[in-house]
Amino acid sequence: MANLPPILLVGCGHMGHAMLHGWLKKGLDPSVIVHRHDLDLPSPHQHVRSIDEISKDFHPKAIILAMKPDQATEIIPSLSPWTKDAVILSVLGGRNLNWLKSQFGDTQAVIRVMPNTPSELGLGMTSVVAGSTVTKEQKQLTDALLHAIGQVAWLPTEKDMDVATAIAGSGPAYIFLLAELLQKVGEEKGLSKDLARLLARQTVVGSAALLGKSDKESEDLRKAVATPGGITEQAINILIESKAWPESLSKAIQAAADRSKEMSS
Ligand SMILES: NC(=O)C1=CN([C@@H]2O[C@H](COP(=O)(O)OP(=O)(O)OC[C@H]3O[C@@H](n4cnc5c(N)ncnc54)[C@H](OP(=O)(O)O)[C@@H]3O)[C@@H](O)[C@H]2O)C=CC1
Ligand SMILES: O=C(O)[C@@H]1CCC=N1
Repeated sequence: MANLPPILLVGCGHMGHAMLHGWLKKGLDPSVIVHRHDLDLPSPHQHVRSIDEISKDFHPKAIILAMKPDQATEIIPSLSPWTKDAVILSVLGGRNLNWLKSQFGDTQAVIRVMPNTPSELGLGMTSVVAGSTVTKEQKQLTDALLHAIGQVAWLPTEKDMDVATAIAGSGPAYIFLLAELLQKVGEEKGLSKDLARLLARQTVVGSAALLGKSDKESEDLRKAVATPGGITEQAINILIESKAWPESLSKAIQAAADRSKEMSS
């Protein structure tokens, strides 16, 4: 299989590192990673600590912005030597296409991408929306890069990005919180820490793997556990009450989506 195209990755924190890890596993043409800290990077890829150290002879096909949103304004102007033939993939939460245009200029090809951290295992979920100057080839290249780290959803409209971010970009945090809370309750109910941790984690891991492999709807998988009149049903009846999970999850997603929108304006 052909390698993925050469990239310039700027910022290699939680999200940048997760994507890089996924890409390295698939095979990447010689790329440059800008990271201010130590980085264990296999040859022939190059790790530089500052943008000043990137060779002007390097021609990335894609430049990935993976710093914090408020760190981006300072960095973007210094990327101009490499932007001409590249598509910008912005991972920045809550920075919309208009904002990206205002930073890079009207003609620059820019794509807003919202991945999540399971990308590290090739199990990511990335929502994507492209600016008007992006070519068909650049869309294909982006699609190939993102499919290498998981599933890809091209959004019908940029307006969907706030909710997509709140569900999938932020989503792993909710699942990890569930594991955290299952462990905490187990401990509160008298299990040892180690036992509660094992039961909670492996249940989340196994359930996610089963969901990933199954053709069934998540509702059907849930019903297959909750025997009518049995044990699980008692818990589900409490959680599924409109005032419980349905309402609090809806409020939580709305709060995250509102913040994404607010950061864009
Ligand atoms: N974390 C997640 O699950 C997701 C995050 N995102 C988005 O990804 C982006 C990054 O988030 P996250 O990875 O969590 O944040 P991190 O703080 O973990 O990563 C940001 C990285 O950018 C680096 N950086 C900042 N300025 C420079 C610079 N001038 N040169 C080189 N590196 C620089 C930081 O270095 P230093 O530590 O030295 O400041 C840090 O390593 C955000 O915009 C966020 O909205 C999107 C989807 C999911
Ligand atoms: O919380 C954040 O702002 C980023 C965007 C989605 C996940 N992390």
